[in-house]
Amino acid sequence: TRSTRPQRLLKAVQKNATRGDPQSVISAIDHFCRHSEWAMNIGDEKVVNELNPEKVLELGTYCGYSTVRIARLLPPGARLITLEFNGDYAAIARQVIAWAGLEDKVQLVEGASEDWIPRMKEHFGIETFDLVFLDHWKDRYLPDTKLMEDCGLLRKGTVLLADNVICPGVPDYLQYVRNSLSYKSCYFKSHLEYTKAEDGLEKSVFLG
Ligand SMILES: O=C(NC/C=C/[C@H]1O[C@@H](n2cnc3c(NCCO)ncnc32)[C@H](O)[C@@H]1O)c1cc(-c2ccc(F)cc2)cc(O)c1O
Ligand SMILES: [Mg+2]
Repeated sequence: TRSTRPQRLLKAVQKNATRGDPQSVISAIDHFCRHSEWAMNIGDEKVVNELNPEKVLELGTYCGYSTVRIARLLPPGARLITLEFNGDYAAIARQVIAWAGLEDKVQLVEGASEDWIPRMKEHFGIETFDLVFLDHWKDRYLPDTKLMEDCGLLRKGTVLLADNVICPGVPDYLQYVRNSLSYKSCYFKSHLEYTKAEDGLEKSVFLG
């Protein structure tokens, strides 16, 4: 049977990127998405870099592109937990993360965000996160944010970074973080990955 897009993306990484070099993995995926097949990776334009997080949570790994983008910048000792409930995607992402040489900084958990958010404390010993990157099903941003609040995983200053707030769009989440007194929210205008369509990131700081 025909290979899947994630499998072809992984092949492009193994063919064109240097083992242990995260930037070459990112460039290989960007090249694949620009010149071979578009894929829903956050892309090389939507970037927010002034954060220096120690504990990062990513919702929706897909092929691990944003995982590599974030993890390559983490200082020693910092760690990123990424949740992916599709076993095929998780298998591809593990290999992309390994190719980048970032296994020591990244913990990929195969499972659904709503099942694992309540277990962060007892299973990973995580009290609160410094940064949460939301990039999974768009109708799950809001329920998972409320779940993280209820589980006490957000502290004063925790940053929520949400992809695709324009395209495909997450209207209920945007309305919540922009009107809630518990968040200070701002929009980073950009483009949908590898296209000219408008998209952007919403950065929301939890005020406690
Ligand atoms: O749909 C988009 N992303 C979804 C990502 C899903 C990934 O996350 C995984 N996932 C989903 N829910 C959960 C979950 N928990 C919730 C369910 O239990 N727990 C764990 N993992 C989860 C999936 O298995 C996938 O790996 C998107 C689209 C466009 C787009 C724009 C314009 C177009 F024309 C076309 C497409 C651009 C983008 O940047 C996009 O991110
Ligand atoms: Mg996205």
